[in-house]
Amino acid sequence: MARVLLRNVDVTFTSRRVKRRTADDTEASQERVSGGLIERQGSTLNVHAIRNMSLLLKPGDRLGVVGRNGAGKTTLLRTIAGIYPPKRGLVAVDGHIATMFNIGLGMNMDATGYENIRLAGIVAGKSQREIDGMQDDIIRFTGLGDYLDLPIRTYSQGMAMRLKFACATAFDADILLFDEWLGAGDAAFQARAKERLDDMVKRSRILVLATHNVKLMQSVCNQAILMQEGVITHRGDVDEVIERSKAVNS
Ligand SMILES: Nc1ncnc2c1ncn2[C@@H]1O[C@H](COP(=O)(O)OP(=O)(O)OP(=O)(O)O)[C@@H](O)[C@H]1O
Repeated sequence: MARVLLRNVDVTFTSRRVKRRTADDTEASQERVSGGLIERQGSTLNVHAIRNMSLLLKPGDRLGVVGRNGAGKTTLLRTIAGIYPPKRGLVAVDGHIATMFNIGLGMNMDATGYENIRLAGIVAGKSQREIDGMQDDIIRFTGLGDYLDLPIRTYSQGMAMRLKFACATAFDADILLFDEWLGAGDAAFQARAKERLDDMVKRSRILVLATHNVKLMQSVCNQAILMQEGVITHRGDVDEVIERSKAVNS
């Protein structure tokens, strides 16, 4: 059974050897409107990106993650994916995860498009046979043709996005983690991508989608959380959470 469980999770980023600032500077930085909670300890800066977070997701949950810049949305998704280890607390995930994060992540920029398709299949735990079975579908969906013979560092952002999206949605997964995935790509691709995503969401068990695109969230998610400085301040239905976030931001 698919499940995502976070219990009292803290994720902190530490930067050392930062320059001391004047008292005036410190006051100014407290007026910032975005970013996680920041704490200065001598020459060390700690950003508390996720703080004491508890969250349980069960099959059927399609969670939208709402919050202003730096609220901790990306950090949350990457923590669920196992990319960031928690400083404290428990992260337990049952089920196979598919991610759609920023373009470079999980792709080898020096390898060709074809090689990256195979790599994506291996990372998804698929057998050679399963990868062979999916390859034509992925190739067709990307529309990249002969470009698939070139290293992906030569692709435009939109081209890399097509490949990444096609791979991320090719293999069924129990848990989908999507972070601002529809930003790149032309209008025609976005329409096809939306169709493919809907299809995949129907087959998966849990979805977590972080996006500033309200329409997308309303059409895909059945609930949402509002994050502020690394904390979930509200969980409810999508429209309600979006309204709350507007009130907080105004
Ligand atoms: N690798 C990192 N090193 C140091 N600090 C980081 C790192 N990643 C994120 N942070 C900090 O953690 C906080 C949360 O960042 P995160 O990217 O999770 O926010 P977000 O809600 O996804 O923002 P946005 O809407 O702008 O994408 C921010 O204050 C950010 O500066």
